[in-house]
Amino acid sequence: MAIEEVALIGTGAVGGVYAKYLHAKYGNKFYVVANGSRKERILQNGIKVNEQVFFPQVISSDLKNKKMDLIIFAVKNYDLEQAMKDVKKLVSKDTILLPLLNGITASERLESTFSNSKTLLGLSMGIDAIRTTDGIVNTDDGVIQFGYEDNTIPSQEVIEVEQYLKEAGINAKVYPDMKRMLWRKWMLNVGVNQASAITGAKFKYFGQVKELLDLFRGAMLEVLEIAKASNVNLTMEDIEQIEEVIVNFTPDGKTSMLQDVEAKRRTEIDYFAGTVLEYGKKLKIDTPINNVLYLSLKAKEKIYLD
Ligand SMILES: NC(=O)C1=CN([C@@H]2O[C@H](COP(=O)(O)OP(=O)(O)OC[C@H]3O[C@@H](n4cnc5c(N)ncnc54)[C@H](OP(=O)(O)O)[C@@H]3O)[C@@H](O)[C@H]2O)C=CC1
Ligand SMILES: CC(C)(CO)C(=O)C(=O)O
Repeated sequence: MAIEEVALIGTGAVGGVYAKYLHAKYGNKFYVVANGSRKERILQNGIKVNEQVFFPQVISSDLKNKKMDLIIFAVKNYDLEQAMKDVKKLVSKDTILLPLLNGITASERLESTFSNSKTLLGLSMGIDAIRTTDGIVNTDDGVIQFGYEDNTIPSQEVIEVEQYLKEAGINAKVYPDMKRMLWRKWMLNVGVNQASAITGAKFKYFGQVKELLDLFRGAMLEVLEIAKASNVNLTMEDIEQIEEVIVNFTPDGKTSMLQDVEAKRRTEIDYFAGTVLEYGKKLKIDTPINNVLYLSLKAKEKIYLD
């Protein structure tokens, strides 16, 4: 089955960047899913990425008799339940579902809702997109890492998704052990997103402020213990590599969580420290740093959302 009709839900920082390439390459075979005022906004203003405005086709969730070959999810974790409802009519047993959400639970949640479809594990690594009031700005598109948990022998649909993304100019890579890569990115986010959100640090400060680096590392070390107890192959070397990536990241860039705190939006704390705490409790592993990050970021969020 060749991939032809594709939808993407969530055209914020990450989704907007990839929608730009997919719209440019696939035109009217590519759809953005949106309803109500979101739909009106996209139809009227388009999507702006690096000052370039484009107008993708927008499809509503009530459209009947239209099934997608591939659906890409780029909403925040707390919007995934609604996004799943919104794409329900576009999903058949042959539809491939590709989540790009941070955290380790999106694929499980998709799979339990669409148990007959083909749910992949996915993430976007290295992208430096920022959502401003005047559109999305980015200098690095990063790479979409994806596949099933085990891709030692990649399936036909994984090969097709890779071709589909690459033909649009999107960097995509399939890893043999994709569960490891998903947990690795989660460990990175638990460290850098939360440390940046609590301190207000742009990426450049991770290479300059020792206390910030200690906080970043401390939060990741707790994930490392949880990974070991869960038979996920992460090592100290991963932590060292992640630190090197972050200290060399776009200096004035900000994590998605820091962007959320600054814009007084809901954060993904429940899917970063929240998941760490859940696993820690289940596996009897102490997670004091994530506990403090959870309490302080949750309190901060509740206060500005009040
Ligand atoms: N920003 C980054 O640098 C990176 C983020 N990530 C991860 O990617 C995911 C997305 O993050 P990010 O792009 O930053 O998030 P944003 O908040 O920038 O974008 C999410 C978008 O989803 C839209 N949305 C929410 N619900 C629906 C729905 N039901 N139908 C249609 N659209 C919907 C929102 O619309 P509206 O604005 O109208 O609410 C918003 O435009 C997160 O899990 C994040 O952790 C991963 C790598 C890097
Ligand atoms: C890797 C990083 C930190 C930026 O791409 C990210 O995933 C985020 O900001 O959520």
